[in-house]
Amino acid sequence: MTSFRLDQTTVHQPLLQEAQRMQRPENHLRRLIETPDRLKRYSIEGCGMLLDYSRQRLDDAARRLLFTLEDALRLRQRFGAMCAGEKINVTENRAVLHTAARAFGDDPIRVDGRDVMPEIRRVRDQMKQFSEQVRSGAITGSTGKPFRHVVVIGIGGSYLGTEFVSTALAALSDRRLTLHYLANVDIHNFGAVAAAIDPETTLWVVISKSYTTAETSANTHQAEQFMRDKGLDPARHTVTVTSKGSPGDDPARPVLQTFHMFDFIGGRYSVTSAVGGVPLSLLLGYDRFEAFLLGAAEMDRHALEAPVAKNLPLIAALISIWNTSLLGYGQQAIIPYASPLAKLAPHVQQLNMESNGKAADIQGDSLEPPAGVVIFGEPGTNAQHSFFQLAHQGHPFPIEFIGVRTPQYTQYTARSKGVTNHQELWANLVAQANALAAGRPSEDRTRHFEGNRPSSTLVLEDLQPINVGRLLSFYEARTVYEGFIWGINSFDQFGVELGKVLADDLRMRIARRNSEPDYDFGDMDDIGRGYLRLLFGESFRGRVLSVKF
Ligand SMILES: O=P(O)(O)OC[C@H]1O[C@](O)(CO)[C@@H](O)[C@@H]1O
Repeated sequence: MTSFRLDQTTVHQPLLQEAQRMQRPENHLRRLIETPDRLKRYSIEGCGMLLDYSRQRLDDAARRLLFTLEDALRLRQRFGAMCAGEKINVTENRAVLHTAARAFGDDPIRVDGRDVMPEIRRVRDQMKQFSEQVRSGAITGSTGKPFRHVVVIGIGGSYLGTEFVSTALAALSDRRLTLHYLANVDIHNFGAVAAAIDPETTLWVVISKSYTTAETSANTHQAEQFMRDKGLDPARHTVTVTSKGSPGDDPARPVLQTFHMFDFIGGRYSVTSAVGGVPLSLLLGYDRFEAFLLGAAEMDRHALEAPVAKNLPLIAALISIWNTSLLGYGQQAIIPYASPLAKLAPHVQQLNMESNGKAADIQGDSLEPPAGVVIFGEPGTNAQHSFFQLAHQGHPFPIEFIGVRTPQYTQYTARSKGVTNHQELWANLVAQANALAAGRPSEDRTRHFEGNRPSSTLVLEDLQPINVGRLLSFYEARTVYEGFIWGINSFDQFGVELGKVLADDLRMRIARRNSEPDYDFGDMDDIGRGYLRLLFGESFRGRVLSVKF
């Protein structure tokens, strides 16, 4: 019987038994990594990347059973349906077509019978033309000066993916334009940006699918006031990236240009759409953005076509489910031994946790335990000097290491202790995964290393756009496959609504106090009242505080 969720397949109970079997001492990773050809048999190359999962708590029997989930849950078939435009986001009645944003073939991709590719190609052409005109100085600000700064105003998926990619590819920028991010509504964020830019040569890119997000609206108003105070015309310094017909696509609110994003691409999957395309083509030139798209497209094809035993994102998803739902780890870390990938974990936090942090399956039935896993991460070797004490001796969590074989900045090469900095980095990358797996027993409990702590290592050749595109699509596909296995809808996000509704009520009360100084929040709940009184300089008990906040 085919099913749509892990715990309803006939494989689930046998997998739980395999997980129990892997707890036995003879199956400690220290033993597993000593089996013949372990690295060769538990690693796979594809799409210009190497996935080494030799330090995962799997032996041949457990792996064989885990891989049967692909067929039992029709995983690649469902991935193909997604790429073909099937409306798999059932709660919002939408297709999920982030893969179409980087499709370059002539094949139509239809939603409700209409081919979406012409519109996608039109936006790509618009980005190419606009970025060339800005970078060449053909388009200038309202005082005739060419743009030198770009400020992205956006939050969540409207900037996190772009920040990951712009940080990864920063070395390729010709420094013609400097990219800044204004995401948080915190005025400190705006103040830092205002101090870093020259208003006359600054282009503001307002990115919001809905154009109703409170933080982005507040920051946009702040920026427009800032420009007017400088005698600049906001219409000559602003572009918008938004859904067709949203408030940001209103001819009555003139801007330099508007770039459309589509309802079938969710924010956390949108970096290959105009959300990433506008800032990245301005920063790097359109050709490099296109190379990034081609890398993502190649990994999309691999994720769909490669058989499970050779499918990097599908194997990574199966391992993630094995670690989370069968071995019971509640967290995962992404540790890239490459500083340019410093913003990968923050992007994957939204991508994966906003997609899969769900307690209901795709049919609306309860999922117990809920799906999803806590994801965090920092670059190595920094993480070794931050939280690796816990990684080695505290509560265990699986790690996904990332290595880059050929670094940027090779012009700076010195040797210390006989090795270059990059070789030193690699020595630590390899050592950490080995230490976590093998451990080192000791009679002295303070110096005892239990080991048996699983990790995978993903190796990229370099940080050229094509490989960053492949990496982006790898994590998107891994997230999608995990959601398919849990049987959830990875493409809605109702969990973010309640906080926004409560904030709406508080915002209304603060606005009332701003216009009615005598309003004392007396009609509020005790805790809310205490905080709003504190905000206005009163103690919890209504006395005016000596220290003003
Ligand atoms: O692009 P918008 O509509 O401003 O939304 C920004 C972000 O807010 C969310 O809707 C909720 O966090 C994200 O999914 C989205 O990326």
